Amino acid sequence: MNDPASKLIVALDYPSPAEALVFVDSLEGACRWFKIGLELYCAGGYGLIGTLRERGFEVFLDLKLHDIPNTVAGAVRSLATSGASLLTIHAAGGEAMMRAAAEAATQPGAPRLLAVTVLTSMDAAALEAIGVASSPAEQVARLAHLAVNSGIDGLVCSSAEVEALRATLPPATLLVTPGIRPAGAAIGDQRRIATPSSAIAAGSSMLVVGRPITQALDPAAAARLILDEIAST
Ligand SMILES: O=c1ccn([C@@H]2O[C@H](COP(=O)(O)O)[C@@H](O)[C@H]2O)c(=O)[nH]1
Repeated sequence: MNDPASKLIVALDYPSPAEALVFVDSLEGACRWFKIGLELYCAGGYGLIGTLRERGFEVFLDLKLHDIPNTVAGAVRSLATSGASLLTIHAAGGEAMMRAAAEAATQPGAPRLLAVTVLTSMDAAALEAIGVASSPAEQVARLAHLAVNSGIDGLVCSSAEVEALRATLPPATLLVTPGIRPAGAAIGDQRRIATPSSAIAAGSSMLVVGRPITQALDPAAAARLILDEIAST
């Protein structure tokens, strides 16, 4: 994966498929991977998966499934023919849920599964408020090993945890990092952030970038700057 475009996933956090497609066209083919998250999926985004695939793009379906094992396995089976290449579940759903999801994802064409560890919008105080006394790094490591041992292909975590995970997880584990902010970009609701170059240097497999591109005055130029930063790291 030496092509920088294979390492950048642009988050399509838009209220309708039509608006998302206008934005995709504005990137002038600079990016290859797009993420459909909850906002767009709930606004009719399922059909957009096929549209993006027909245009030659790869789709990361970020639904963060989190329910009892039987329900999550059913959802994974329902999404197996969606055309998405990656799909998220929540590692906090536990081992039985992740094993059931991994088993459901063995059917042909199913997306690879990523387990979300600790949301990049959460810091130590936010974890403590939900009863988790561990630091984000400790909690990410705990959930990451549980996920990989449950047969999950990869993880969503912040760049800050990547180096430690790379030292202990199988090398093929996909480490996908949101919370990416180019130098000077607005942080917004993210808490565990990194620049594109530091995330790549730490060992991230793929970076997820939303607002620094979607809210830019010139989204294509913003995407190209990030791709250049990835390429030169
Ligand atoms: O821990 C996580 C998991 C998922 N996300 C998603 O990534 C993008 C980030 O968007 P920005 O605008 O670059 O902040 C967004 O779609 C989140 O749902 C995450 O940020 N952190």
